[in-house]
Amino acid sequence: MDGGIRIRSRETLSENWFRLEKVTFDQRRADGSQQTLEREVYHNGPGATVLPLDPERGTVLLVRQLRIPALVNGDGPMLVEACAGMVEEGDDPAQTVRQEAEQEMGCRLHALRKVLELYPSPGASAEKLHLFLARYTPADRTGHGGGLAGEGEQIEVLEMPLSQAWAMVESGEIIDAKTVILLQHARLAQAGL
Ligand SMILES: Nc1nc2c(ncn2[C@@H]2O[C@H](COP(=O)(O)OP(=O)(O)O[C@H]3O[C@H](CO)[C@@H](O)[C@H](O)[C@@H]3O)[C@@H](O)[C@H]2O)c(=O)[nH]1
Ligand SMILES: [Mg+2]
Repeated sequence: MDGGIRIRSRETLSENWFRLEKVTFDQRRADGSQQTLEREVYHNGPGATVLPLDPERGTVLLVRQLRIPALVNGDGPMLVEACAGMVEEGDDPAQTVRQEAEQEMGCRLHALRKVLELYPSPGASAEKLHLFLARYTPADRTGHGGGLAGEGEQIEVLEMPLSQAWAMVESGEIIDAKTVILLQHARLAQAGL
């Protein structure tokens, strides 16, 4: 028993792009009774994301891309987000965001700084997300970005003042959690908090 929990079995229900697992476990309740429960876990992670900020001009870089989960929910199909990518096995999240920033935004990063690690959706997803802030200047924008066409990516790069990005959060145009959190962090950092 680990914290009153004992795993009975773990079964893979589906393994196509990501793996969906069913975990059956015993839970000991506060009153000493025991119950057997099942929970499904989607292994769509880990991931890493970065918000590059140019402190001289007060601008940030974001990406706009197709997100089918938002589409099937009746939002989207395009979401404005911080650049992000899956951390491949054996990779370091900092290395992942440097690669993704080149691939998706054509941008080199400086002063990369980890701000948080979090679970965006712990009730259903095992994804752990590593969040970074970074600095860039116009001279660091050496490529077009766009992502990997062979994998279907068509990523548009957006540069705007941090104040405008925050206005898009308030208007509901930016609805991606990691992006809202990073923009809030950037605002706090700008305010010296
Ligand atoms: N064939 C196939 N390809 C997929 C599928 N799901 C994603 N892909 C492709 O896999 C690639 C993933 O690109 P990344 O840049 O590595 O990841 P991401 O989609 O930006 O995801 C990041 O952000 C997500 C949302 O916040 C995070 O959930 C994720 O962990 C990661 O950080 C993209 O080319 C995408 O089209 C799928 O079900 N089938
Ligand atoms: Mg990506």
